[in-house]
Amino acid sequence: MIQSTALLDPARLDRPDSNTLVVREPFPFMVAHGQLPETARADLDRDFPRYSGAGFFPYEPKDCGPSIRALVDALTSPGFAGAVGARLGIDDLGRYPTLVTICRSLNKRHGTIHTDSRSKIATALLYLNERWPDTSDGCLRFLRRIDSIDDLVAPEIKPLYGEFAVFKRTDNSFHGHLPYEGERRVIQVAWLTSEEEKLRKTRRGRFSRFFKKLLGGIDRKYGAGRERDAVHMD
Ligand SMILES: O=C(O)CCC(=O)C(=O)O
Ligand SMILES: [Fe+2]
Repeated sequence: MIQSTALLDPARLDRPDSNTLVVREPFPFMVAHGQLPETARADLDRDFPRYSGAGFFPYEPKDCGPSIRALVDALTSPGFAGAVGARLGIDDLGRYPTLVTICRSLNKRHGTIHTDSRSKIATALLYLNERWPDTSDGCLRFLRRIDSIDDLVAPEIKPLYGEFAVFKRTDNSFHGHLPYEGERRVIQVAWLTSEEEKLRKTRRGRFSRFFKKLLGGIDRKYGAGRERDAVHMD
């Protein structure tokens, strides 16, 4: 279906109802609401990939319908990167290669505190859930320290349709969420330091998709006992 409204538009970041929050300390990040048009809800819902396992998987166009493919194209466009980078103090973010990963569901292992790996310059998260239970579980938190999921830098982000968060990867870009199991739709874009890193990460992601398909049940059981303030590297 042809959209009359652009799926993504950097000008939306400046709209008053986006309540855009730009923070520079302790690390640069931005949070904005309502970044997806109401008119695209049904298409994006229908076209979202149906993975059999939990977690993030490398984006492959063949897994997605046309509106999700168009959204990924918009998210990875140099124009959008430039607009986001400018707000984070990153010069010409659009010059870096992008890696897109998509998540449809989680198990309780996910969301442990981490910074993201050094191969990333910045990471964006766009959420697409129609509804969210009245709980903090699964809500993204930017954190002041590696050892507490409760030391928040800004209000946590409910992963609802159109919620958007992006941050500059630094040695203290701590983030995570409380354990959650079930459907949780997210598109993640990482701007990477090099093409070699992209190749390496894509290969690893494909392997892990295969692995999760085989061992998803074990992964789920293992994750169920995760501690609240748990940490992971990378
Ligand atoms: O899904 C989220 O909200 C965050 C995911 C994340 O931090 C990651 O995959 O590195
Ligand atoms: Fe992360």
